[in-house]
Amino acid sequence: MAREKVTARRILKMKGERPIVAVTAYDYPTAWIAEDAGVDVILVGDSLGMVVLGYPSTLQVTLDDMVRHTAAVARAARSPLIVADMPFGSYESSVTSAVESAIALVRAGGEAVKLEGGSEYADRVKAIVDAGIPVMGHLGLTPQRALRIGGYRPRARGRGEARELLLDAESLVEAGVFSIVLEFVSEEAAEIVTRRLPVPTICIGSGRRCDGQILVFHDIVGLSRLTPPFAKKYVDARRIMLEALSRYAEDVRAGRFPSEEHVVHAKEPLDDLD
Ligand SMILES: Nc1nc(=O)c2c([nH]1)NC[C@@H]1CN(c3ccc(C(=O)N[C@@H](CCC(=O)O)C(=O)O)cc3)CN21
Ligand SMILES: CC(C)C(=O)C(=O)O
Ligand SMILES: [Mg+2]
Repeated sequence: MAREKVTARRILKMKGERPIVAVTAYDYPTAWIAEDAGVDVILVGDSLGMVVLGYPSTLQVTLDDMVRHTAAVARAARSPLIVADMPFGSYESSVTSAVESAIALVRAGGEAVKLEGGSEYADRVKAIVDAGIPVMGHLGLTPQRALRIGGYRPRARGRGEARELLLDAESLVEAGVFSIVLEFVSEEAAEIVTRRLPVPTICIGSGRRCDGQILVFHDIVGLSRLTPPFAKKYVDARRIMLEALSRYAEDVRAGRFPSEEHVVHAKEPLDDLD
């Protein structure tokens, strides 16, 4: 289906217009499916480290990993906005490192970048935006900070963290983000941030009062090993794939595969070579 190209400006304008649909994708086939499903945004998330590379957290993911996966997604997806996560270590040390990393992701095919953190990284956000690259913010549960904030627990359930969330969100807007991901924060805090901000909130595990939703592709289809409590599994693709692979193995062992339809025959007699 031919759809109109989604830009960062278009996402910004969707606030209050219609809900934004976002999903992660890490490779060519999953981006192709996301495109055909008509999603607005594909995030090449650093969750790929855990979901498709088997790492224990997102901290092991490198900029090279993100460049490679962003390029694969960009080759498949035409209409959705392609956002690339800035991995751990690619923006913390300096504003310059942040701009250089964002440029590498755009060269790979990203059309916007996302980075985790609030007012402490507002200078990075502003510099990347000044370089001409749209930036998506990411607040609440920030997995790259899991070591410091104590694991993958929900955030902003109390007044203190809710106020901090709002201040961080406002500082990101000031720095120029076109949208903000709110991960695993209370529905009440997410609603307040959503009402107070001029840019859309895209939520994961943060309730119903946001301008959009995002989930990890493999959680939706039942292909991830560690699934957060807030994800919804729409199909058990692991079961379907396991069944298919088991049948394949049985067929090979029983001599049922390949059969005549999967075979190519010689075009002249070869018996004399025998
Ligand atoms: N497959 C997948 N989906 C995701 O949404 C996702 C990832 N991986 N990896 C990166 C982060 C990590 N996320 C997660 C992962 C686990 C919980 C979770 O199980 N929370 C439990 C217990 C947490 C704990 O004790 O550490 C909870 O009830 O809060 C939450 C968010 C969300 N992100
Ligand atoms: C969960 C989303 C927002 C993310 O950052 C990722 O997939 O890496
Ligand atoms: Mg991420």
